[in-house]
Amino acid sequence: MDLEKQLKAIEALGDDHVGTASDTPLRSDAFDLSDIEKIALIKKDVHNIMQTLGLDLTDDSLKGTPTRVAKMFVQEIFSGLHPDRKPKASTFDNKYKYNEMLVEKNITLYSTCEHHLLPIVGKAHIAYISNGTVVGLSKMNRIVDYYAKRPQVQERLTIQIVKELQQVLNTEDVACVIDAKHLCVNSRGIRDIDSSTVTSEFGGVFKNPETRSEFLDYIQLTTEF
Ligand SMILES: Nc1nc2c(ncn2[C@@H]2O[C@H](COP(=O)(O)OP(=O)(O)OP(=O)(O)O)[C@@H](O)[C@H]2O)c(=O)[nH]1
Ligand SMILES: [Zn+2]
Repeated sequence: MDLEKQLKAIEALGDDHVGTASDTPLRSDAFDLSDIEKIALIKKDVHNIMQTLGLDLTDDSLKGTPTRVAKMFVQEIFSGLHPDRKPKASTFDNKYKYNEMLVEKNITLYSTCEHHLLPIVGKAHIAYISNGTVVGLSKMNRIVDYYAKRPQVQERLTIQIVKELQQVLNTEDVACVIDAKHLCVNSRGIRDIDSSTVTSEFGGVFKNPETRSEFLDYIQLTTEF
């Protein structure tokens, strides 16, 4: 990728650029390789890991694994590293004059812990109060999914979601709570299957205790259809 394209890609990240505290630490040459080139390199690396573990890579069941893992990293679970994949969040005028809080709750979240590369599985809950603009509901789920598809820590993921929606909706009044299980805690190490991690970020009026508790009350509602 030439320098101009690279700068544009970094610019497209908005606040989300290389080096800010809340952002995923990316090298400045992060977008130099194409997906195909990345898959070819990762395939060799996975092959080496399996080889080192003593696995027989000529076995029918194992021989495709390096390619499968490489494709899964680049095209699926880490695909949100590329700014080109950031969802376009269509916004509309708030012509309904809906001025209360909107909550999108129980958004399914699959991410990957950046310390162990093990799954993080949970739910994200988002709220905002319109400042004249509304966003398509599904775009909130898509924004969660985009930032989740990176090696992550839950704190950063929570902040990234809020910052993105604040930018899209042109308001500080956005909040996010995430409740998730980290398989690095549940299935290895301390092996505590029952614990989960809750993180939150409250922007604008959500810093106000009443607004915050209204949001927290909504996300505790049980939805059964
Ligand atoms: N703050 C934070 N920590 C996380 C997250 N995901 C995993 N971790 C923790 O990252 C820490 C990494 O600690 P290390 O001591 O380097 O790793 P480790 O030796 O494998 O630690 P154990 O899991 O305790 O066996 C662990 O305590 C993980 O539980 C996250 O989203 N946020
Ligand atoms: Zn971990």
